[in-house]
Amino acid sequence: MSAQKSYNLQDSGVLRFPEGFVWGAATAAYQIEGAARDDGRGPSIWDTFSRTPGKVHAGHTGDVACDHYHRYPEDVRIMGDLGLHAYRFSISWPRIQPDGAGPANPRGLDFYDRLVDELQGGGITPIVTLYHWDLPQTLEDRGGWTNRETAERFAEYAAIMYSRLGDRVETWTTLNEPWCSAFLGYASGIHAPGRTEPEVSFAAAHHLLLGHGLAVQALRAAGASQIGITLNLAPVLSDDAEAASIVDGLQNRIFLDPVLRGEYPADVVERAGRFTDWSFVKDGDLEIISQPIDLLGVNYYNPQTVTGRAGEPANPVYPGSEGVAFPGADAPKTAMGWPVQPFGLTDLLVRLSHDYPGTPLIITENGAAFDDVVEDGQVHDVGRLSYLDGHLRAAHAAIEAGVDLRGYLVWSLLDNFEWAEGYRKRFGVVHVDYNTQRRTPKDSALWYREVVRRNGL
Ligand SMILES: OC[C@H]1NNC[C@@H](O)[C@@H]1O
Repeated sequence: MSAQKSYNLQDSGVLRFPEGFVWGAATAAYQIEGAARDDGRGPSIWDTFSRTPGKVHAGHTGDVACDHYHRYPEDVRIMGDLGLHAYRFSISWPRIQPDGAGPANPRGLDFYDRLVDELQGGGITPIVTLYHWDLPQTLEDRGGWTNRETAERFAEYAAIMYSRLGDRVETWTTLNEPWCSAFLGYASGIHAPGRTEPEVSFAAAHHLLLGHGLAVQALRAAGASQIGITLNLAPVLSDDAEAASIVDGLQNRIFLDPVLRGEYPADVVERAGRFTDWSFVKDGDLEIISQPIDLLGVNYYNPQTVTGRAGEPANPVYPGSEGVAFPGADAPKTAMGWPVQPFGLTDLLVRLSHDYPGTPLIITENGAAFDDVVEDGQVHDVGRLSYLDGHLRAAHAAIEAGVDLRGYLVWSLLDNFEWAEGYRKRFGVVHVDYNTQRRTPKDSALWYREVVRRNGL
């Protein structure tokens, strides 16, 4: 990955996005739905993990969250008030198949039926994520993503969902951020299922990708036309090309290459060799994984800044990254401690269009956590508004550079359960008072409404 570039970001005047550019917002089931035991929903690994002492801030769980399961009509109305074109949401697999297999739970299906109909009634295009981390616990009890059979169960679940919603949902993404599922869930253990076994995390990554490929086959066979995957990608900034390449491989190329080129990068295979012999890769797997897709979802928050340092132990979230240090970036930070570096988005999008040409891109997540305060019924979230403005300018610079970028979905519509951080980190453009479930559009939402209306800044 190149060192820091400076793009000629226009710093004033109105920037128009292409005609038909899709403006929306994104959420995920476990983070907003609540109703964890309602209508036959089974336990997921996040129900288990959030109840494990010390894993989630203050023991927060997704039991209630934003109560979106019951309040979705109000939330769809808010989307309409903001003029959103599209809404990206995930389906809770354990709501559909409480044990991760077998016949679908009709009341679980009914909820997503109602939600899709509500969206359609509001003129809002649904964009479905089939898996956003809430694996049915029963499947984890059998090894979870380290078990190849989970990939097959995932494809069966995908087919169930298409058969119910395929007449109204055109855009399907299989996985959200398989890097997090594999390396936060099975290597570092900071996410569910909380396993600290780097030696099995590469198998988990492979089976997630196999599940993606099998699901693409199932969706395509059923008639789906717009299928993709969402990856959390980060440009790597470094004064050391070797260190940059190591992290770029472990974060980006380990997923981009199998999905878009049908092969694992040789340097990643070699570096992971200290953990695994890769025997979990069976003949034909990579052909399945690299099934053609119609769009690539890109989740971008910030670059990774690294440097080479002899003797540095591997970062737990990057097994195989021995000799690489993560000094942090000299830049303003969000409430997550993540650097605000919009140029990284331009850099990433331009790189993707050069290195992986031919697949349209959509920003499926971009946003920031800041500590918000409600004052007289308003939230003056200047930091978030500035973050979004900078990143939209960066996205526009990428389009100007020739990138085929189809849309932007802000993370997130609502404040919600931010995984190990619980509810203390707020990413929403709409504030949620968790005591009253009152929604309050923040200044950033009102600004975003104007961006959508003008199709530009
Ligand atoms: O950390 C912010 C977001 N990142 N991508 C996945 C989402 O579930 C997170 O809330």
